[in-house]
Amino acid sequence: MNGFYLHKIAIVGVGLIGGSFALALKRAGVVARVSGWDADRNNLHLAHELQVIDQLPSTLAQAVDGAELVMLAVPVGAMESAAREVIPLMASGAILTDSGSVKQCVVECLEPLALQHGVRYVAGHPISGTERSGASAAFAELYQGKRCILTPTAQSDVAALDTVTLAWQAAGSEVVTMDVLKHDRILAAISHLPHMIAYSLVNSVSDYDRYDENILDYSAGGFRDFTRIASSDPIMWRDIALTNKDSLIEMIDQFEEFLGELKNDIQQADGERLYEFFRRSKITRDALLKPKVR
Ligand SMILES: NC(=O)C1=CN([C@@H]2O[C@H](COP(=O)(O)OP(=O)(O)OC[C@H]3O[C@@H](n4cnc5c(N)ncnc54)[C@H](O)[C@@H]3O)[C@@H](O)[C@H]2O)C=CC1
Ligand SMILES: O=C(O)C(=O)Cc1ccc(O)cc1
Repeated sequence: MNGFYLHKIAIVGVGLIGGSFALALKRAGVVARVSGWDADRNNLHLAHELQVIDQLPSTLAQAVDGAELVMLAVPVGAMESAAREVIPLMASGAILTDSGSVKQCVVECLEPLALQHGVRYVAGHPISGTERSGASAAFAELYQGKRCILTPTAQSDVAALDTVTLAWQAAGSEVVTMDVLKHDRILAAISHLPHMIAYSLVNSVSDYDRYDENILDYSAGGFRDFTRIASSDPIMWRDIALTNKDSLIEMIDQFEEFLGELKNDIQQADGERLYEFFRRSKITRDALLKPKVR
């Protein structure tokens, strides 16, 4: 692919996202060697057994040594501590990227650290994932046909941005660039709010205690479809909620307004308004599912 080739990359946090990035680049034939590191030693071993990483290093320094590109794919709340350990071990001029679901807090913390050490940092966020975690959840096709958002700043190195772009394109994604604040607001609406609602829905239904039996046994396909993402990793979502607080609170307020409107229309038995509410939503959702002609 355009002569794009990396001799060594290192993945710190070899879970679903970091592991899938490694597998995708290997499958595309654009990387010679993948090393990795994980705070969970069992997961690191598993990543090696599953050939997600080629090398099983005994130290973080060994994992990072000689890597042209290091990907931090740890929960957002662990980005800073991971970066503090990783960056001083990287060669000057090497590229650091990350996959965090929230960008402002990660960029504010990682960019100055990277600049101090002559490391070229480009923040990223693949808009693809599943509710599963760990190395065993990783698969090479995860990023195929999906988008990846990069959030460069005025300080970002243009050549490093180019390299990270090429890596995500090799993984199968369309790369778009965006300002960090815009990113966090959009993701609060389209991803973080739905996760909060799915988690809340499961808790509110499972706490329903009018009958002495587990009503989840009566759930049909709709409940499963709606709540799949509530099986996502609680640490990951705790960190996202804490670090995208303002945008998320704004979206929760807006959601409460809509739910309040719905509740009111039900209370008032206002069939016309209810019909219009559902009709408008159905049109929007159906349009979303229609394949886009580009
Ligand atoms: N799961 C998803 O669908 C998506 C997740 N993301 C973001 O990507 C990042 C990774 O998410 P996943 O791969 O889903 O999580 P994961 O739980 O599958 O993998 C994260 C790995 O990081 C390790 N880890 C935690 N702290 C560490 C540290 N300080 N040093 C080294 N390793 C450490 C964990 O042991 C775990 O194996 C998160 O920031 C998440 O917000 C982004 C897009 C989609
Ligand atoms: O499983 C799903 O449908 C997701 O929504 C996955 C996901 C989770 C977090 C992200 O930052 C991006 C994608």
